[in-house]
Amino acid sequence: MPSEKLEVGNPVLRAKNIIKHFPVGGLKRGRYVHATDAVSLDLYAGHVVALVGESGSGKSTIAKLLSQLVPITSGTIELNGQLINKHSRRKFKEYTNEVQMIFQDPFGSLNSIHTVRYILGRALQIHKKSLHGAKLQEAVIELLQRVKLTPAARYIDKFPHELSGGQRQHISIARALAADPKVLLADEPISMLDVSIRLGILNLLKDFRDNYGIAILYITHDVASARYFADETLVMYAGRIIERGNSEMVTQHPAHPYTDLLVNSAPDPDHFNALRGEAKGEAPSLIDPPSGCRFRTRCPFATELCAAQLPPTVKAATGQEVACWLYTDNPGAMVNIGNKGDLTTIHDLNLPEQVKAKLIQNKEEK
Ligand SMILES: Nc1ncnc2c1ncn2[C@@H]1O[C@H](COP(=O)(O)OP(=O)(O)OP(=O)(O)O)[C@@H](O)[C@H]1O
Repeated sequence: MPSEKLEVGNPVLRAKNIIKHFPVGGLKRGRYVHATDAVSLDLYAGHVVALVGESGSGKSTIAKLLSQLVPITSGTIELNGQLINKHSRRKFKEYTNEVQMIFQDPFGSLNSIHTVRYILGRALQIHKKSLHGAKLQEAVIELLQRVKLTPAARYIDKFPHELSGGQRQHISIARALAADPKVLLADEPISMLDVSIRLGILNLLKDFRDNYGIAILYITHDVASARYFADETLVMYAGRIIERGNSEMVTQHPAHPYTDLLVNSAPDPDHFNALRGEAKGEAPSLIDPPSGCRFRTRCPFATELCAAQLPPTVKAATGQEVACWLYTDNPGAMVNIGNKGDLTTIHDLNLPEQVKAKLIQNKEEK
């Protein structure tokens, strides 16, 4: 669900119901990892969408599908309104000109035997074949200036191992910009960097959003950075989007019980059980995912309905779209919770405030 700001204009990149099932142990076995199921998202010029969730929830798979590094099982991807699922090598190249990826590991993603001059010069030539000689050198210097590695002369003849992690990530970003893309897919671009330089990378990306109108997908474990950087935040759990909306609302007034746990366990989303004792167990197997809501095996408020049926996506009072039975008026979603005790106990529950308010209202009406 795009926030109000995002509804302006058409999306540059649109994914509709994309599914990726990876075969396990060979196609003949007929078993699959359900890495992403029915994920839809829109990326708009000059906006950042964050995709947050625990490890293994399917975030990187989304980036790989959108960059066409892996083929989708089903669903559609549109770039500038054009379907791009089946295409030729030439079309693929056109696509990569417009949709570039930035990877997590600036150490592994740059070839260590080449200098910055070669790495950026090569990237420029791939996308703009006519650039040679002095013009190419000028373009390399301009790229270094765009990513704030100045004076350019200090960096241009360095090898990757002579640069810090942060400087290497600046070079990776410059290489992505060489194509003059409309979309950047940034998969955990700061998680391997020293905390002191993370903000610098996010501010650099913000600059591209604001001054060049680039649409950015920002994949992260870190809810706080999503709040800082992204206009819209999507929360992924076990291959599905379970909440989406304005970043401020999602991170400050989470609607889905899973988002609530994720936000309250920051900065270590993979260990939220320790902090929020009621959500037990591990993330479910994606080979044989739970029926209905995939979070219901850990959700302290799951009812039979959550196991029987996939929850519909509905709008919470704070504006987010949330896939949770608690937000519907289906009586089956409320029965167990309603029996959990009096109003004081409801206040103590580890539930989003708006769900508590609804429970209290239900109790008072009885
Ligand atoms: N090529 C593959 N073959 C089989 N399973 C895969 C493949 N790639 C990813 N998976 C599985 O798909 C699921 C989603 O993985 P993915 O890497 O997208 O999650 P993630 O949220 O990005 O995790 P992380 O934050 O750790 O990178 C995981 O269960 C993973 O093991």
